[in-house]
Amino acid sequence: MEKIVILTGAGISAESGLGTFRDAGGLWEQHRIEDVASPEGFARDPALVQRFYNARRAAAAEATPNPAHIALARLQAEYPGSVTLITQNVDGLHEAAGSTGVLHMHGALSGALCPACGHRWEAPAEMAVAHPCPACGTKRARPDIVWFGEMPYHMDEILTQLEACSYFVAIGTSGQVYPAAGFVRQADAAGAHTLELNLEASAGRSAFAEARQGRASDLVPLWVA
Ligand SMILES: CC(C)NC(=O)[C@H](Cc1c[nH]c2ccccc12)NC(=O)[C@H](CCCC/N=C(/NCCC(=O)O)S[C@H]1O[C@H](COP(=O)(O)OP(=O)(O)OC[C@H]2O[C@@H](n3cnc4c(N)ncnc43)[C@H](O)[C@@H]2O)[C@@H](O)[C@H]1O)NC(=O)OCc1ccccc1
Repeated sequence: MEKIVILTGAGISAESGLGTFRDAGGLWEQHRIEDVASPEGFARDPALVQRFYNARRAAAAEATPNPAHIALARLQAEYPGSVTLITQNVDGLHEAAGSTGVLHMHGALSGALCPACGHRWEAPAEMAVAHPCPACGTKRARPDIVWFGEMPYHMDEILTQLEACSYFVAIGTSGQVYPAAGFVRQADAAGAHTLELNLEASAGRSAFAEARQGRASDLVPLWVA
């Protein structure tokens, strides 16, 4: 039985109305993404960073999954235990489409984290600048998102699945951010067939055995079928 590992990026949610990083030219309100998605940025200007994630949380709440998300949920249901779904995205569209056990390696907009005591809880729609932690009362709570310079989540599980996979597919990702951009080489080293499904050739295109260009909502249902 194939052991399939799937990595998704912002491109799979583009047709659900959630802009990609590249669409914005890597900017938000004229701020470099690295400046609003980093611990340094949060220390420097927590109001700006909370506004950034409150806006994205509001947009994600309005968005609905598209045929690409739905096709992956169907694949998981058809082959229980054979599909590992890793996402760089912080929206909840994979789960909204019915996917389970999604590895959010960069966290999720639905989570809040206290940097003082490590407590995690469901994020409210709007987080305040000095947001109090319900466990320790410290007023420095942040979105439970992995920022630049921080260690991604679920790396042990991800590396285990990459070493055991026979088929690796990257969907809607530009292959510019590590360690996610290196997964294709780890899968290839494990002997897996590697496939890129993307609107344009990604920065890692040369590492893939196969690539199909187009919109995720067309390519993914065709690939799953
Ligand atoms: C900029 C880059 C050079 N910097 C990094 O990679 C850094 C530093 C670094 C580490 N190792 C390196 C090695 C070399 C160089 C640099 C580094 N990495 C880190 O800091 C990482 C942490 C990075 C995570 C940061 N947080 C994010 N997200 C959460 C926040 C938030 O969301 O706000 S990253 C964020 O940006 C990335 C954006 O990329 P994509 O999702 O691919 O989106 P993009 O817009 O770029 O592209 C969209 C693609 O879709 C396509 N598309 C568009 N529409 C469609 C469509 N309709 N259909 C199909 N495709 C479509 C487009 O053509 C395009 O190709 C995603 O990962 C996303 O999650 N942490 C770390 O390294 O910790 C230590 C460590 C690690 C491992 C082990 C030990 C220690």
